[in-house]
Amino acid sequence: MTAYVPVVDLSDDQDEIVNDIRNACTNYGYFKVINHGIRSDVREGALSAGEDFFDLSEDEKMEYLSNDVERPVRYGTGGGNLDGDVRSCREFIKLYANPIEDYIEMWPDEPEGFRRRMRKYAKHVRRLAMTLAEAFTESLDLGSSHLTSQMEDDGMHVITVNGYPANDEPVLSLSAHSDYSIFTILLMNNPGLEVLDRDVDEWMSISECDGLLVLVGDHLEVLSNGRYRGVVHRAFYGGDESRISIASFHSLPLYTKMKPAPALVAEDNKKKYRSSSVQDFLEFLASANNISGGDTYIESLRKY
Ligand SMILES: O=C(O)CCC(=O)C(=O)O
Ligand SMILES: [Fe+2]
Repeated sequence: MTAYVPVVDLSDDQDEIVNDIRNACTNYGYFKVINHGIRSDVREGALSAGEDFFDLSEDEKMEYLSNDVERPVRYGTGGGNLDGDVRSCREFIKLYANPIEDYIEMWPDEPEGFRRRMRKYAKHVRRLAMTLAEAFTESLDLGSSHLTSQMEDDGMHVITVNGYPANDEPVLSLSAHSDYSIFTILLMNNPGLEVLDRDVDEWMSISECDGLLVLVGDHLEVLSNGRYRGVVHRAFYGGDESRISIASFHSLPLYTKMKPAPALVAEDNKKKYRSSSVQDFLEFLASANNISGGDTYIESLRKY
């Protein structure tokens, strides 16, 4: 089934934007954003930079290979449930992107222009993220600076570039998860994303891939004390050409704890999540809690 995709138009007036975001987050957990100000040449530059990176030789990519989830730049493969050669399924490069001067020298300097193209997109997408962060907190009646005041200097911005090869048959290339971020801004060159409709417990495919999709992450679920839920999604891809997606994860600074907003807890009479930082998430990811069958990160935050 094809998913309905709510649209938020950033050229609308602020009240309308905030209302649309509230509706989209309450009912769906994702939306498409239009009139976001990121030009198509910047978006296409980033997608082609990703494609060119994955075209490098295995040896060149292996230089960045690491299982250490705390590495600011790392390459890896897998993410699906395929038996055997998971490399045929998904590869990724993760890049820390804020403050960008702290990390840019660690980013791959090959292929030619990779840094330049990705940096340009990173700068634009971070600006968009700050605009969205204001609207998210306004939509929760927390004011416009509740998040941005904390994200301003060293808010985490992690970019994951995913590469999915052409495949005759659609395969589960990235298994079901919600993102740990406050929210994620997703850019892609081909369809292949699916979102879980919790009401009917069915996977719905996002058929459009032009523009930018915004996903509610676990830390927005925490901040909102459960009013907004992190959207469960996966990549299920088959097609004639390779698929590139670029996920931009936006969060508080590494060690800053995200907690349910006190005003919302007071309304609910109950705090539903414990506080946690991105660093706590990374430790969760690296720990045995994360073995299959165990709690997901957000489930672990509901227990305290
Ligand atoms: O490739 C996609 O469309 C989804 C990527 C994703 O969910 C992620 O990187 O967290
Ligand atoms: Fe994701």
